[in-house]
Amino acid sequence: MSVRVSAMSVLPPVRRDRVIAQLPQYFRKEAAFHTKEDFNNKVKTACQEQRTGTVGRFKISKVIVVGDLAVGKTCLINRFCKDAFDKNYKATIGVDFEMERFEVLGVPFSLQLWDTAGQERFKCIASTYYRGAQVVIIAFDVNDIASLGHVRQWLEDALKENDPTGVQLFLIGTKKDLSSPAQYSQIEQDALKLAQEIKAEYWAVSSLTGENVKEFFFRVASLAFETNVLAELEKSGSRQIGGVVRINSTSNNLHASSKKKQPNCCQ
Ligand SMILES: Nc1nc2c(ncn2[C@@H]2O[C@H](COP(=O)(O)OP(=O)(O)OP(=O)(O)O)[C@@H](O)[C@H]2O)c(=O)[nH]1
Ligand SMILES: [Mg+2]
Repeated sequence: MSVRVSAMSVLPPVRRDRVIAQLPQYFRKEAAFHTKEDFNNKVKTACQEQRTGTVGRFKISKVIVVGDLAVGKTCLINRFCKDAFDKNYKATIGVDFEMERFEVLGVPFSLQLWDTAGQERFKCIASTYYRGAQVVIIAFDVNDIASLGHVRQWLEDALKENDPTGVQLFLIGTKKDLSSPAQYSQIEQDALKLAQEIKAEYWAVSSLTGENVKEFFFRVASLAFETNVLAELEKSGSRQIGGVVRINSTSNNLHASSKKKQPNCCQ
């Protein structure tokens, strides 16, 4: 038995409140990654037939949370992971991370949530951890229009370290509890417009009350999972047709191309 298998077998089961059986819905239709009501059929079938490849065995998706100082990145992660809220501001120095395990459509799936520093003086340390992110969450404070104005800069910094086509982007407005409905709806107009321009899914939350926090992370986990399984199916589809290994024209090593591919958990 390999070390990896024995290590996996001692993991406790996924918490009951981290089980996702249905696709959580978007927050605003105008700025959603997609508006389908259910998981992709191919993904559902693959999960039923346990054909999800590396997803469910080794796959951990890296999520980075970026945005101006004190917009509430740490509080957002703490509300979700620890169901806690601290009203005192303690700047994040560099980075922190939390691991969250889910079960999506019966398949184990983990998110590694990286909480990064917004303060300028810690940014250079934090940005070295941006690499390899599958999901980028850019946070702004719905009571601070300047923090929304800085979103593009955060996006640019995050994408410098990542393949822009492989990243799922979320724009999240924080501290919703502090704004009146009228103030909120005004900033939401701007946020939705920006989200559409940068192709991000938009959400607004409060870590103080917990409003939409769980819904948001469930949506992140589900969309990341769906994308990973689809990528996995595409990979195995191009590798194998009806059980016959296809040797594609770009392959210059027959032996290597017909060998079973090793799973790569760090893609
Ligand atoms: N009312 C209210 N206050 C919040 C909320 N989220 C965060 N705060 C407060 O905002 C301040 C900053 O929160 P943090 O989560 O530490 O901010 P951060 O984005 O992690 O800041 P850096 O680590 O410096 O980048 C703290 O005093 C929090 O209590 C919220 O949803 N509602
Ligand atoms: Mg912080």
